[in-house]
Amino acid sequence: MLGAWTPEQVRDAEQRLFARVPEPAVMRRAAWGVATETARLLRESTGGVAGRRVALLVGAGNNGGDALWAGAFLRRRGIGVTAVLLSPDKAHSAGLAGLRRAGGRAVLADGPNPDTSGIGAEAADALERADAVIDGIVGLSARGALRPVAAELVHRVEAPIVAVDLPSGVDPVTGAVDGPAVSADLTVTFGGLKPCHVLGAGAVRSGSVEVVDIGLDDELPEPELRLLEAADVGAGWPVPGPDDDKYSTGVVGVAAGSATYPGAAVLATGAAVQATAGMVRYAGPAADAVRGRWPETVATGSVGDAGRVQAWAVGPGIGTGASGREVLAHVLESGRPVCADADSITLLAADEALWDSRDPDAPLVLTPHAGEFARLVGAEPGADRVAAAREVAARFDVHLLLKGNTTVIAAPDGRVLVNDARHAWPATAGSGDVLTGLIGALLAAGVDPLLACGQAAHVHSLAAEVAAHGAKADGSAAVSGAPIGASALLAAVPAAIRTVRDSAAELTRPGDVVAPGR
Ligand SMILES: NC(=O)C1=CN([C@@H]2O[C@H](COP(=O)(O)OP(=O)(O)OC[C@H]3O[C@@H](n4cnc5c(N)ncnc54)[C@H](OP(=O)(O)O)[C@@H]3O)[C@@H](O)[C@H]2O)[C@@H](O)CC1
Ligand SMILES: [K+]
Repeated sequence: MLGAWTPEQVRDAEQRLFARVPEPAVMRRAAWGVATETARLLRESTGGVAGRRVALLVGAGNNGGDALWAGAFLRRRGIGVTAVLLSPDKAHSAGLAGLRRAGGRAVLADGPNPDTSGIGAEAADALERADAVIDGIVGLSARGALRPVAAELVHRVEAPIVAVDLPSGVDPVTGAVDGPAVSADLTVTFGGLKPCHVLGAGAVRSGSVEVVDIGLDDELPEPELRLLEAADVGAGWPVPGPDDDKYSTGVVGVAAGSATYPGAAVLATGAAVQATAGMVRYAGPAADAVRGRWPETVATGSVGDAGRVQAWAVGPGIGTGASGREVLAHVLESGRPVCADADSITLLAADEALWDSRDPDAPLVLTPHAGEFARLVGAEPGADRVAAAREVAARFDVHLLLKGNTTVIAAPDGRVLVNDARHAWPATAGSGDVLTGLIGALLAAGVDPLLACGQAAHVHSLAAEVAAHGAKADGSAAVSGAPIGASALLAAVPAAIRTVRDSAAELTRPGDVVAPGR
């Protein structure tokens, strides 16, 4: 499992580290990492290192200091380095001296001979000729979008960009972008990921992210966010053991769909059928359609007749009228873990008394998109989706899975898991019904609700990716994806589960431990 730490957590840890290791030594270690990764990128993109040109965009703080020191190290490898200074009076003086000693040069961003956009001729020339650009404009102390001169410089860059710590212009805490910002090919960060590397626009603009060890590990507290990797998801996925039967692996109840709209029922039930080996009971007016598509399901007409289940998945397509309310109330009273989606959320938002039906000891998962979230609490989540999800999870004592390109999952005790899909293939009608079925099945199998949501979100986005990429007409693997419907996503769920389970198995193969470098 990966972690991500806030700037505040990193700064506190940094102060503890400085008690043992002098600050300049830490900065040089960070800069060494930036230089190493930049040289690697140059080798990959140009076929060599010596004789190439690198431009540094240098802001007012230590982020610029890192860039200047990285430039000094690159200069010693035979690379031509020009620093473009955005705030010459505040540029990191030791870094600047180090660059000059190594034979690098520094020019002003806005002169001499500025063009109509205010960019100096030397700065413009350095950017035009660069084989790679290092973004040291701003790091952990960033506030808001890029300022005009920085924005104009970044706009002109055509070479690959290596961001120091984070892409400038991205909010370090939320990953939000509300104006010009760097889009990096590679981000080199220090000690651990920051939230902006995994949330929203920041995740996309970070490009690939390399974490450089600067000795901070021992000083970092519990991370603000956690991310499940494929191997974590695979390791915890419930599969039947030798002593299991259809009951012991969890019986999930699905209350979804209507006679007029059976699709939600078929999708949610199908997801539950494919997620685990346990039994799936369907309860609702779409029983015939469900039986027809998933004959292994035990289908009945109402939740009252459903029989015993270990967890419920409820909501998609049940409607927001009296019958939907009755279904939801029954499920909430059952004392079983519940994943409530779609119409369930609308019902809960509109009717405070429904909350009273809930068994307070049974975990409740809500899976709103931004609109349903607004219905629930009166306002959309805003830029800080982690804070919003955490607050609502605590307020309602629920596990809240906030849908979006980055899925944020908050437990009532404040723990947060993030699933950064980095693609939007699941954004299709009916896709949420599949997610609900997956979560319900994992809850029935006894998986902790936070983990169940994280596992389901991961497999759901992977299944969408698998389905979208499929194969080309000639049967070969496709690099580009094609739009998919929820049925295709659902059909790819077993492949996604096999993939994450293989990731877990690879990690535990004894040969991997004793064969370094493989
Ligand atoms: N933590 C660690 O372990 C280590 C950290 N290290 C490094 O230190 C970095 C943090 O450095 P830092 O604190 O000096 O601030 P930093 O981010 O460079 O900002 C500087 C100034 O920029 C300005 N500014 C603000 N917003 C802006 C905007 N949108 N667009 C343009 N400018 C903007 C604002 O100044 P102002 O112009 O407002 O006076 C602000 O004060 C960190 O990211 C990492 O790279 C490593 O060296 C080693 C170990
Ligand atoms: K930066």
